[in-house]
Amino acid sequence: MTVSTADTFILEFKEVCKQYSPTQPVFTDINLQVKQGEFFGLVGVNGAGKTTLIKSLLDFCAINHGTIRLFNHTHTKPIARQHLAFFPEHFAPPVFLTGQGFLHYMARLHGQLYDKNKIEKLCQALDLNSIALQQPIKSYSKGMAQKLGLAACFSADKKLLVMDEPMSGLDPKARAYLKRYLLNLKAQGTTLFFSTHLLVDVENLCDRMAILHAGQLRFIGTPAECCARFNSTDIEQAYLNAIT
Ligand SMILES: Nc1ncnc2c1ncn2[C@@H]1O[C@H](COP(=O)(O)OP(=O)(O)OP(=O)(O)O)[C@@H](O)[C@H]1O
Repeated sequence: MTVSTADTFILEFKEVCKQYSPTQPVFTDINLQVKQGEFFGLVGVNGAGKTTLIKSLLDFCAINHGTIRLFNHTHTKPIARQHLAFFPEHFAPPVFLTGQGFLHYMARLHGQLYDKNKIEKLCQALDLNSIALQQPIKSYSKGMAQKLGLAACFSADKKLLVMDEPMSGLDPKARAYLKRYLLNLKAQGTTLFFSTHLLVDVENLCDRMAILHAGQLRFIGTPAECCARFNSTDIEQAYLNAIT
């Protein structure tokens, strides 16, 4: 898919640099745009800076240079985050709550009412037994907690989803269900910006992808363009070619 200048960008990084230490930048000169309705996957080796890029976007950490805009607002303004839901890499819900208690709490944070029918449908879509919602989160497996967090994220009904490794800890059935659910959201016009280590998911889900490597965006384009550029019909081999 080509992105024309006439497209509406709802997420834009311009010349963004971030460093935690004065001598070692995590990344420099990041230029990236995501348009409305696009599914965009961010990949890179461990420590490449994917989470830092997402944290920068959400103003969880200050950037050292450049600008970031969300829905045409400077990313540091709360209004910029009005239409997005975020799913973090290390999702750790409060263990003293039940699943339902947590979802009630999240609904309140979003200024919404708890919608039992919507949550039932989400549980089915994510392969989470809704009976588990009555149980304390401390009794949940890693995958169950992940599904609960995904349910909370989706139940907010936001236009933009920002997700840091959403497939992490999911069994193959749940991963397939999640992908199916995401593709349904795509059909409804939702935009997705997510990081992942699963290149096959990028191929299955994404209009475009970026490879973050050694502090730079080494590639931005469609998965097919990535394969063509890096001389392989296999996305994994193309990725390996891109980072060597
Ligand atoms: N709060 C922090 N203070 C200092 N350095 C940090 C901090 N957070 C991350 N880093 C460093 O920034 C770099 C990028 O880390 P980041 O977590 O963004 O990578 P990642 O691509 O998300 O990795 P992974 O795939 O393992 O989740 C790493 O070298 C990491 O050690």
